[in-house]
Amino acid sequence: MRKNKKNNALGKRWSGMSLLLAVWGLICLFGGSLPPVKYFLTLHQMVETASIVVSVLIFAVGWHTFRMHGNRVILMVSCTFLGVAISDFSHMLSYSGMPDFLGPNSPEKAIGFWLLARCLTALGVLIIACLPWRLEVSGRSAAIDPDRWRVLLVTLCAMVSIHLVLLLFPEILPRTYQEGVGLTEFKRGVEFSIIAIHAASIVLLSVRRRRDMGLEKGLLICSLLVMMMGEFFFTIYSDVTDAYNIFGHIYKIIAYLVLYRAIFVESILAPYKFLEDSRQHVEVLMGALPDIILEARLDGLLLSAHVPTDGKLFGEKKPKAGDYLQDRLPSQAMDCLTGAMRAAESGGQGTGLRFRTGKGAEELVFDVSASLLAQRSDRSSHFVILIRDVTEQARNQSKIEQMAHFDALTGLPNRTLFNTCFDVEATRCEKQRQPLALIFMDLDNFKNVNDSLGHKVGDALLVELAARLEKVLRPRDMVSRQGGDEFMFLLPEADVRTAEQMTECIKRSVEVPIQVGQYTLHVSASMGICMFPQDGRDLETLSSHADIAMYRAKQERRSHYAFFSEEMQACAARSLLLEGALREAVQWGQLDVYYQPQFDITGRKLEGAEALVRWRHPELGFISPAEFIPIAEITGQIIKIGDLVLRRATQQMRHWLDAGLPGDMSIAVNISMAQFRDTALLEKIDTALAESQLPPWALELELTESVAMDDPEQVVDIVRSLRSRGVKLSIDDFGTGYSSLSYLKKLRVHKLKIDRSFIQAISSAGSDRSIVQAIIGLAKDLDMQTIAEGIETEEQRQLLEALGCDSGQGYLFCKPLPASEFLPALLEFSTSPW
Ligand SMILES: Nc1nc2c(ncn2[C@@H]2O[C@H](COP(=O)(O)O[C@H]3[C@@H](O)[C@H](n4cnc5c(=O)[nH]c(N)nc54)O[C@@H]3COP(=O)(O)O)[C@@H](O)[C@H]2O)c(=O)[nH]1
Repeated sequence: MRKNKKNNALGKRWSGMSLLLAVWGLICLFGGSLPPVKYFLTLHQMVETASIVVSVLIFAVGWHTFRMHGNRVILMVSCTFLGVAISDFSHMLSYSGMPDFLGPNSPEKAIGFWLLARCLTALGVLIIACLPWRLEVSGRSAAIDPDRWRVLLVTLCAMVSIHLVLLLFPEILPRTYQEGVGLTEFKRGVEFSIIAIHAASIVLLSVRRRRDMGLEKGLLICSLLVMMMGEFFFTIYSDVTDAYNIFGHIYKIIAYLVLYRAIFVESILAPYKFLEDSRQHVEVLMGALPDIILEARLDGLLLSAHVPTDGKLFGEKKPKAGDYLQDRLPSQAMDCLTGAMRAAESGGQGTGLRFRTGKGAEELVFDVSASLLAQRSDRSSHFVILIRDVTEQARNQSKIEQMAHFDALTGLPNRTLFNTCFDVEATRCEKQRQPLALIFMDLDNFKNVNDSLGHKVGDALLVELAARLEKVLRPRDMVSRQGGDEFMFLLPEADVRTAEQMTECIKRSVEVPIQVGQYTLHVSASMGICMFPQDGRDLETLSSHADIAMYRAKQERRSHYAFFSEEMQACAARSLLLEGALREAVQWGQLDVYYQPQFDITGRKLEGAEALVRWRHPELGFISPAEFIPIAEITGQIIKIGDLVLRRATQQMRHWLDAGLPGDMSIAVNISMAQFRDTALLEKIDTALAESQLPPWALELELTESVAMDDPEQVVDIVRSLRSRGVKLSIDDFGTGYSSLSYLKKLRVHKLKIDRSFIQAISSAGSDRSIVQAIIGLAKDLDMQTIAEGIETEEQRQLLEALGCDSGQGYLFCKPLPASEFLPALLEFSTSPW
């Protein structure tokens, strides 16, 4: 489209030029034969007046727009054309036939001013061709204003001076015209020089790039060509009133009009074009802007509005100028906009304001900023208000905050938020002299759920549990998931009694069976409680104390919670010490294995021995397995310890068999829960038996009742594998756990080992004796052997014999001994009186 327009303009320009050239040619050929022009003076004055008007226009436009463009070249050219206008005016007034102008008029006088005007024109155009001419709108200041007055003054002074010279000393100029003869060589020479200058200007213009000039270069060249044609007529006329002269004037006025169009119409249009371009630019920009932009007054009157098509704030009906914002916006939005406008009014900028509309998922969030556009004393100051839809951003922000402060799985507050709330509540409770309790809760055997039913079931259990725990809380309480199956409760204003009551509520809520898909899960938890400030002033201390108390609760298993005490901390510290020392003991071989013989219940026949690990620390002295085995179980070191005992015991047994101890004797080795879960257990047993070349029936594995009953299906499988190898199995500490009789039958173990606690009280005819009797009866029914551990007195032995117990072990017979003392002790024992 633009290209078409340009082509059209070019076409017109070249046809105009061709026409002028053709006419010029014709005039050159036949102008001499044309008669003198009638009313020449009138015609001349009209053409000159038009030419003067164009020159004045050129001056006026350039001079007045100087403040805008600040281009001194334009200013110089403009003032040059003022000189041209003045000179042409003087030329017009000096023409023969006109009233005398400052002295008698004559062709010589008129030609003098004429040549001055033409020279100035040539100079002006040369300046344009040589110097930069950029037409750009810029915010020039009034500081350059004096420049234009200075240039104007210089121009006027120069013109006055030249006029004085031409008027007072006309002889200074060589003759230009002789009546009846025509033009002198001087005059022709000057005209040809002017033509040469124009030609030079054309060459200069042709080599300049349009971009550097910022003007219609083609039009300028056309104007110069027409000027040259016109000047040519002024070299050939013989009479000042002939056709050449008048055509020369006509070509001159055409050339001036083209020049005016080329330079100054462009310079007038340029700012408008620029403005139009800017307007279109702004329009495109606004169209692409996702923000709402309003121009409004403080009283809410809307002056203009840009609302993007998908803008949700105003709904379907877009606001328009003349609307009042309060009629179109919810009150909170209007308050926000007014606030931004007020801030802008006092400080020039109102930013950082935000409002929300709608509820829940429909909620929209907008940021508002306002700038003062025009300050008025009344309420009619204008403001530009930018309203940005930040709903998505706000949602993301709140998601990030949610993620930073809440547990992703359960939605409960996380550790970070809990810590912050603790600080607030602890400070408040301390100020108000109120107590505060912290409960640390850990689910019992949660790992089993994950391992056996999968993490999805485990996750669903945690989610359900979290929902229940929240329901138990009082308004100010908080529960947070600390990770895994650990939860922490913050109970502000809770004393010991309230904390205990809350613990009971939590316990009850946890123990209600949870249905996850086809599974009904029975969950229990262990809790440790500590009080602020007596058990610690900071969260770190309190958490670690609650953790210690929780472990105690887990170990004791009697109740599901424990309050923190100093004694627990001492225990925990010792556990920590032992944990490190035990690691070194395993590494440096500080562990030893003792053996305690097992006899038939009469004590006459040696049936076997139990391998028991012993640890004598170089500094801490003898440490009981009752103390370090639980630590080894928690830390996983029990696997290495168990492997060591198994290897040593089987090799020792081989040694004793080789030394002549009874061939049906067996060695009993304790197997802990972690060992039982060790997938390499069977392989390790095979290796131990193979390395010691011990027959499988000479090895008996002792499982505690809790291990045996922990995961019935898995235990049955392993027990079956062991039985198929010929390895014996016994259930240790029998009577302390909760054995299912049908399951016991299914297990088909070799022996039940009656727990020491029942043997200790067997002498007094109480419930313990009945329990022992019941265990012996049960074993007989299930075709199992019984062995009593911890027999310390002859009375206990006799009672057990009377009840039908098969075997026994205890200090009455022999204490656990190092391997080196075992055989000598047996020899001594066989000679003892009982
Ligand atoms: N997994 C493993 N557990 C082991 C291993 N070695 C020991 N243990 C377990 O540590 C607990 C404490 O054991 P220990 O201090 O060795 O006590 C044993 C005997 O010394 C003790 N005993 C034996 N006769 C008597 C007695 O007449 N009176 C009395 N007060 N104590 C006596 O009983 C413990 C034997 O217990 P048990 O294994 O239940 O038969 C203990 O639970 C051990 O199991 C190991 O290598 N691995």
